[in-house]
Amino acid sequence: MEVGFLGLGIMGKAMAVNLLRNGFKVTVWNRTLSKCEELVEHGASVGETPAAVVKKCKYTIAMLSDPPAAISVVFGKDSVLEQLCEGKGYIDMSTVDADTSSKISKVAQATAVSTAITEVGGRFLEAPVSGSKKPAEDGQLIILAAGDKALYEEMLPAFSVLGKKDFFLGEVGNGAKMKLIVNMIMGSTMNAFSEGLALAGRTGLSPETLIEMLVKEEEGLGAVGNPMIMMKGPTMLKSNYSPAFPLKHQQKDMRLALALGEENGLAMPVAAAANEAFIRAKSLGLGDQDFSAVYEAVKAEGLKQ
Ligand SMILES: NC(=O)C1=CN([C@@H]2O[C@H](COP(=O)(O)OP(=O)(O)OC[C@H]3O[C@@H](n4cnc5c(N)ncnc54)[C@H](OP(=O)(O)O)[C@@H]3O)[C@@H](O)[C@H]2O)C=CC1
Ligand SMILES: O=CC(=O)O
Repeated sequence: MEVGFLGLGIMGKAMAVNLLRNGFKVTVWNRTLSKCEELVEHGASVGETPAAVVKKCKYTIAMLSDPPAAISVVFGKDSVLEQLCEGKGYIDMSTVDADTSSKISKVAQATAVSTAITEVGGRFLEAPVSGSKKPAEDGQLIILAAGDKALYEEMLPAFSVLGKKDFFLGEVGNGAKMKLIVNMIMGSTMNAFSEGLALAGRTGLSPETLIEMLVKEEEGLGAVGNPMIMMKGPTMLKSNYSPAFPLKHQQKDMRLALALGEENGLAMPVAAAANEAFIRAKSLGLGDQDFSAVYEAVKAEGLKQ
C-alpha cells in the first residue's frame, strides 16, 4: 500500500517510520523540508509540497500541530486541495476541533461547488490518536476515526500497523470530540497529580513515596494510580521534560475541549483550572517541553506565598 504523509513532528516521524518498517511505500512532506531527510534514510520518497504528495498517492495522512496548521495544509498554496480529486482519500490524524475537521471534510467531499474546487470529490476521514511518542514508535496508538466508512475500512491495514485498537465513531467531528474529551481528562489528571507531588514536597513528605503508593508496579496499580503517573512521575521528579507530548499541544487541547463544553452548555471548572495552569506554564517558557512540565508551574506558583 502506498501512502502520503504530511507532518513529521514527534508523532508524524514515528508513525511514518513505522509504516515504512512494515512494508508501506511512503511519500513524506514537512513544512521544514530538511526533516524529511531522516525518513529518506528509512526508505521514504519526498514530495516538495502537500499537493505533490496528494498527486502521487491515493491515500494521504496528515499529522499536524493544530487547527491553523491543518487548515493551511489543505487550503494554502500548493495545498492538498489542489490535487485532491475523485477517489483520493485524505486522513487527518491531527488533534483538532470538530469545526476544523468539518471544514476540511466539506471541501474534500464537495463536488463542483465553486470554480476553485471543481476538481474536488475526494474522501475524508478524521482519525486522531491517543498515545504518545513511545506508543507511536511501537505501533500502539488508539485511533479514533470518523467520517467516510469505506475509507476507514481501506485504511485498516495502515491503522493496524500504527495502532493497537481503532474505533469508528460515525460522522465527522465525533473523532475530534472524543479525542478532546480524552485529553481534557489527561490534562486535568496531570494537574491534580502535580499538585499532589508539590503538596507532598511542601509538607515534608516524600514525593517518591507518594508515587510508590499510587503506583505499585509489583502489585499492579493502586486505585488512584494510572499508567500516566507510572510513566511520568519518576521523570517529573528528575525535572526531565524531554518532550513526548509538548505542553503547548496539551494546552491547545484543553482550550478546544473547554470550547466544546461551552458549545454544549457544560461548565467544566476543573478543566478550566487545569487550562490556566498550562497557560501559566507556557508563560514560563515551558511550551515546548513535555506536558508534565506543568509540575514546574504548579511548584513555582506555590513559591509566591
Ligand atoms: N506528541 C504526542 O504525544 C501526541 C500528539 N498528538 C497530536 O498530534 C499532532 C502532532 O503532534 P506532535 O507530532 O507532537 O507535534 P510537533 O510539534 O512535534 O509537530 C508538529 C508538526 O506540525 C507541523 N506544522 C506546524 N505548523 C504548521 C503549519 N502552519 N503548516 C504546516 N505544517 C505545520 C510541524 O512542521 P515543522 O517541522 O515545520 O515545524 C510539524 O511537522 C498534534 O495535533 C498533537 O496534539 C496526538 C497524540 C499524541
Ligand atoms: O494527545 C496526547 C496523547 O498522549 O494522547
